[in-house]
Amino acid sequence: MYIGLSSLRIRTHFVIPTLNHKPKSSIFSFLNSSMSYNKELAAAKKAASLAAKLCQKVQKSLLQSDVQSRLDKSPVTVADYGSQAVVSFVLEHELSDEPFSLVAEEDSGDLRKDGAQDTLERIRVLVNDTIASESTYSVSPLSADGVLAAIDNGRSEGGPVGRHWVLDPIDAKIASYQVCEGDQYAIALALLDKGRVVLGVLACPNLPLAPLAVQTSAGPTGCLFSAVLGEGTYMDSLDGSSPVKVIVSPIENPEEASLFESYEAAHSSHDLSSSIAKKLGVKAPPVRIDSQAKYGALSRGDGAIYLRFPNAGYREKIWDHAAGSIVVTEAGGIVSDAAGNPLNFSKGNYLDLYKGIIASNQKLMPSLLKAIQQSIDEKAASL
Ligand SMILES: Nc1ncnc2c1ncn2[C@@H]1O[C@H](COP(=O)(O)O)[C@@H](OP(=O)(O)O)[C@H]1O
Ligand SMILES: [Mg+2]
Repeated sequence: MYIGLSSLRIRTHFVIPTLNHKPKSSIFSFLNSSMSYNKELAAAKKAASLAAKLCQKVQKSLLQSDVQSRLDKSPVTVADYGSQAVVSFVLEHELSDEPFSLVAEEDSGDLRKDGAQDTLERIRVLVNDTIASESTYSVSPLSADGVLAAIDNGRSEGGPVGRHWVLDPIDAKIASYQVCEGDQYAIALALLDKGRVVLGVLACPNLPLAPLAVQTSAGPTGCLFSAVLGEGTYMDSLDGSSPVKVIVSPIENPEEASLFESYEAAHSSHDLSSSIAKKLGVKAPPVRIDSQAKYGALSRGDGAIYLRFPNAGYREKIWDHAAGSIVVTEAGGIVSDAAGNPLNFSKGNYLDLYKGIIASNQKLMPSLLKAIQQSIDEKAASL
C-alpha cells in the first residue's frame, strides 16, 4: 500500500523547532536516533543503486547474447563479485570518517586462483565503468588488487558490538536466458548497530513498480526500498523517482490474505505452507518469487504473509534477511521465527531460528502462529 507524498515532505524538509524548554525525552531521543543515520542512508541507497546498475548491465547483455554465451554462467559470477566491490567501494568512500566493517556473502578466494585472471579483469572493468557512471566520483580506476581488496572488506564477522554493514550483493540470481515469472533478485544492504538492524536498503531491479496483483507484463520495473529504525519504509524507483511511503497490508481476515514463499521448493517447504494456508482459509494461490524482493513486495502490501521453512539443518545467513526484515517492520509488519521470536542478527553470520522465518501484519500474526504450530505438530505426528 502506497501513501501520498505529504508524509515524505515532512521527512525530507524536517526542521527541528527552536526549543525553549526541554522536550519530552521520547520525542527527543527519537529525533536523535533517526537523524543519526541520514548519512548512512544516503550512502546505502547510492551503493545499492549503483550495484543494481551493474547487475542490470550484466542482465541486459546476457539476455541479448547468443545461446552459447547464455550457457556460460561466468557473467553471473562476475555480477556477484562486481556488486560486492561496488557497494564496498561506495560505502568506504562516502563514509570515510567512520570505522568500516562489512559482513558480506562473497570473498576473493576463487578470484586469486590460477586461471581466474580473465574473470577478475572483467570484474575490474565492470566495476570501474559503474563507478565512472556516477558523476560525483573523480577517482582513479581501481586496479585488480583494489577490486580484490574491496571484495575482501566483506570478511567481517559482525556481532553485538559496534556498527557492521551486512550485504548480500545478489540475493538469488540474475536471469541468464529470459526473465520468467518468479525471477527476482535483490541487492540487500543493512546496517547493524550494537547487534540491531537500524537501516536497510533493498534494490530489486526486476520487481514491477506497480503492485504485483495489478502489474501487466509491460509495466516498468526497478524498486529501491529503504528503511531506517523509527522512520518508516519508503520505495523509490531505481530510475530515481520521488520516494513514497509504504505500509504492509492492513487485512485482518486471513481468508483474504495472499502469501509469499520461495520459488525454489528446496529453499522452503511448499507443503508446509500449503497446510498453513489451508488452516487459515487462504483462498489465493501462493505467490512464489525469488529473493528478498518478497520482503519488499510484502512491505507495500502486495501480499499479507511471508513464509520460509528451510529443510532441517539449513542455517540461514544474516545477509539473506537483515535488509528485508527492517523494510517489513518499518512498514508496520512483524518478522519472526516460526514460534514468534524476533530475529537476532547479533550472533555472527548465522541466525538461530525455530523452524523458519515468517512475516505478516500485527493482526494476522496470532492466527498465523497458531496455524503454523498445528501444521508442524501434524507433520511430526505423521512421520
Ligand atoms: N537449501 C536451502 N534452504 C534454504 N535457503 C537456501 C538453501 N540454499 C540456498 N538458500 C538461500 O536462499 C537464498 C535465496 O532465497 P529465496 O529462496 O527466497 O529466493 C539464497 O541466497 P543467495 O542467492 O544470495 O545465495 C541462499 O542463501
Ligand atoms: Mg542471498
